[in-house]
Amino acid sequence: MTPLEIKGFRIYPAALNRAAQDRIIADVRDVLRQAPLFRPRTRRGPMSVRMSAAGEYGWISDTKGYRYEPNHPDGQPWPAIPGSIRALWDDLADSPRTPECCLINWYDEGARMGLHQDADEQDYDCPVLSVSLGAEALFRMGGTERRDPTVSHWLQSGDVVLLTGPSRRAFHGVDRLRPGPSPLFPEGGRLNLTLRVVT
Ligand SMILES: O=C(O)CCC(=O)C(=O)O
Ligand SMILES: [Fe+2]
Repeated sequence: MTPLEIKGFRIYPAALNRAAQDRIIADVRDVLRQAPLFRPRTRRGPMSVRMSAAGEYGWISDTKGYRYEPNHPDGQPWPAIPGSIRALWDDLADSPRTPECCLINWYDEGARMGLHQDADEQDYDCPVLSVSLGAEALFRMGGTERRDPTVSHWLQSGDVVLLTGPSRRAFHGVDRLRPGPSPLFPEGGRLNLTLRVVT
């Protein structure tokens, strides 16, 4: 599979066919039965994206700040990363390490994610692998400085993005979703999964 490369971000269009997407969504629903979505709060207020996680660590944000934690806010350990998702890392990430976190981001139609760097992990040599499912999302990609120019690209359901090399520390965000139903989510909305090595 040859990726599209935009500002060092490696985009694998349609990496997942419909059957693979359905399988992953069924596995995510199982994870969410054990570790329900919650709405992280930051010092600037609640996020529009709801989150959960699988793996040894999940990403938590509250009024004390943000960090990785071994437990869901309800106190239970996170469920294991499903094999269907882990397989994508083995196929595409080209990393000797195994992912320790699968962050689950749920975007309702009006949700967005501001421009940020993924910077809470300890080993930036390990890539971040991101999977898009459901509604299309306008993904903004910049450089390693917040003021660097950005380029935007509509991510489709089944696309995989790899943040690797210089793009691993680059600013990125989701400006908006394409509203309306998608084949995966008739009610609208988007699921994004990111695999990361944390320690
Ligand atoms: O939803 C996306 O495509 C990006 C998610 C993201 O940047 C993150 O979880 O850090
Ligand atoms: Fe990110």
